[in-house]
Amino acid sequence: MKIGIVGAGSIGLLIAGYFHENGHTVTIYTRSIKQAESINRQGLVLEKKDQKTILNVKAKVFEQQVLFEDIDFLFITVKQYNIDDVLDQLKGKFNYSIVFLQNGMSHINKVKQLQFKSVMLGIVEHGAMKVSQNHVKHTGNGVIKIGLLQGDTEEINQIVNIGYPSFPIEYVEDCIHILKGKLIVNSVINPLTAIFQVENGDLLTNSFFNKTANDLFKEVAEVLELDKEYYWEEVKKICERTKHNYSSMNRDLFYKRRTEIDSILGYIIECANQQCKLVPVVQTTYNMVKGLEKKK
Ligand SMILES: NC(=O)C1=CN([C@@H]2O[C@H](COP(=O)(O)OP(=O)(O)OC[C@H]3O[C@@H](n4cnc5c(N)ncnc54)[C@H](OP(=O)(O)O)[C@@H]3O)[C@@H](O)[C@H]2O)C=CC1
Ligand SMILES: CC(C)(CO)C(=O)C(=O)O
Repeated sequence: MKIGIVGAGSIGLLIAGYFHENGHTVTIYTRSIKQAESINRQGLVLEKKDQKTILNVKAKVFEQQVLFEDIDFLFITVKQYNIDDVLDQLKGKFNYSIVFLQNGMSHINKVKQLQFKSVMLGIVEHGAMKVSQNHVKHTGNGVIKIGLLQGDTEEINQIVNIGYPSFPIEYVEDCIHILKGKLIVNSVINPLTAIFQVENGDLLTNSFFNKTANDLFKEVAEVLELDKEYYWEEVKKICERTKHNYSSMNRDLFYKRRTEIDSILGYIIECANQQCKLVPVVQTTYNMVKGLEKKK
């Protein structure tokens, strides 16, 4: 299949590498000319465990005209706060499908306006880290789960076939439910590990952090209307599985980068306001991350 990927960061480079390895024709669309040149000149380095493979993946700068190229699927792997810039370019009617792979949920209403063969939403359960412009490290194995938001149901089989046993793509019936499940995990683990500057596992072993995590969790679960018992176990399971990892928000604050807090807890606050629910712990946690983002 012919696959385009907008956003050559950790996830974009990771899926570009694996899809290319599986025989698909991949073009990765970068923001900068420098990055496209680096990938075209030196290849894409995909690092798994201790093995590095150099792949001949094509790269181009992302601009509106690339959307009219021969594509079967276009993946969008920019961060939530760059979604609007990309959506500005996606005006028109396209006879192929688009897949959004973001944490958070604030993109859902925005992508409903798009006119593609189908619009799909997914979550990534892998860990990936961009090492340099053309080098990505696969830091944690997982699955990509994708569901149909709107459009042609025939595209479901095609999307599953892009994956393969060592890099599976799973189809899910209810993409909103799966995004909510990921959102509750990111709502608790990411901001708290970022504020406390601790590893994910510390939310389990430090009883004060654990109590704070549970207070935050309860408010988020109430807003998302998710089963509290089941999802608290999920949060704990992920803290345990990734106990020695720093969350992405922890790293963003550590390196003084912008975080995705607006599309995570900001989105929860918006939903709570619509439902007339009070969420003081969510609001305080959100304020702390926003404040730390501003700290020089
Ligand atoms: N990394 C991970 O392990 C995981 C990430 N996720 C989620 O996946 C999403 C992507 O994350 P991640 O890959 O880590 O993020 P990165 O910041 O590594 O990558 C985002 C990329 O998008 C590019 N970009 C931004 N705006 C544009 C634009 N207008 N046109 C073209 N390219 C653009 C950036 O370019 P530039 O570098 O030039 O700024 C950057 O290369 C996030 O929602 C994240 O939460 C989910 C699970 C795991
Ligand atoms: C699951 C978790 C919390 C793992 O660190 C994550 O998705 C992130 O860091 O963004």
